[in-house]
Amino acid sequence: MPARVAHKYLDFGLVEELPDSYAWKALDHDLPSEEAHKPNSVPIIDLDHNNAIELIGSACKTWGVFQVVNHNISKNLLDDIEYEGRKLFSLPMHQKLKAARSPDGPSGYGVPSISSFFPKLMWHEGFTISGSPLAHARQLWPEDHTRFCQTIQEYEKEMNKLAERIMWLILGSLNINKEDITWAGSKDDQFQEGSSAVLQLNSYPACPDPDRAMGLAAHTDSTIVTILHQTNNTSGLQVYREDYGWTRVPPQNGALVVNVGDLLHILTNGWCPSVLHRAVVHRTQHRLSIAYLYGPPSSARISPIPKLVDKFHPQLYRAITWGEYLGIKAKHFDKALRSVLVSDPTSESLGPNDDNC
Ligand SMILES: O=C(O)CCC(=O)C(=O)O
Ligand SMILES: [Fe+2]
Repeated sequence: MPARVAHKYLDFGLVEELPDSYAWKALDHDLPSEEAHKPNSVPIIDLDHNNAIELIGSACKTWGVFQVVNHNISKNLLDDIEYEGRKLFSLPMHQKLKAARSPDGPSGYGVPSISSFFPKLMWHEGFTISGSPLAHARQLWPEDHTRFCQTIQEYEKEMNKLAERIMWLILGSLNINKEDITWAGSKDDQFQEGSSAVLQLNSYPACPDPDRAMGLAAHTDSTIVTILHQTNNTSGLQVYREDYGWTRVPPQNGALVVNVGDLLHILTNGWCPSVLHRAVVHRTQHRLSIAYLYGPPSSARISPIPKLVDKFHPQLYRAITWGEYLGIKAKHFDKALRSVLVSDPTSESLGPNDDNC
């Protein structure tokens, strides 16, 4: 049966052969071999460990990514969010499209927002939740959306606590505490609104030609940290390290992945690299991942923490809000961080009117 393309949406379940528009060239050259024995792999950190702060600090500086166990997110909640995600993506395409993300809108069903930077399409469908999920949930399930909304709300509440805890563990490893960041101290009236976040449900359907398809192309997250739940122990996430190349992040029962995002990189004046990562797909398994994208209050201006700036470590980045950074990322993508450098000799081509990226 021919694939049905509704607007730019592919009904993946109807496709028997990888369409040319989804075939990425020479992707397999980059894939790490299963047998490759790396001297090290992405650290798994027990949050109850006495040395959790040091272990996290070291993982952030060397990898920009780690997994956490003993994180206090219940298995029930992880199972519930997976159930709701699968329920959503298994709806018929015409139903999912009722909640389609509008071209510049922050929420809804659609293709990855980074798609416009790549010549080929990704084997991926996503659902983004920014603010209340109610309006879209009503469109998807006019009769019964209560459980979906309650699960999202509960998951966001628990993830918010965990993300904040992890952020302070990371900053604690650099001797940074609440007095050092105005927007993070709850005493400051100006930032009463608290941190902001987006929940991203990622679906990677089974793919007839996984070696030539790309689930989600290489990117860094525009967050402070991202907490990723790789559901059902299905692998797919790969991270890049200069000295190792691409490395798998094997799902570990009950563990959650933490990515350092670009804003933490800015905040730590470059100490913690934001991790480049991507997702690959499977021939028979439908993979679902859930990313909690954690950022600062929307009015907070993020800049390198003064304690991390001295004459040997000059301030690398200028102050910027999360919204401003997202705008820059949407325009410059992988050159976004470079374009907020305080002084960058190569940034001429990234002037405000440059639309090349
Ligand atoms: O599905 C994955 O493993 C990665 C998802 C991701 O990178 C994202 O949602 O930003
Ligand atoms: Fe990501």
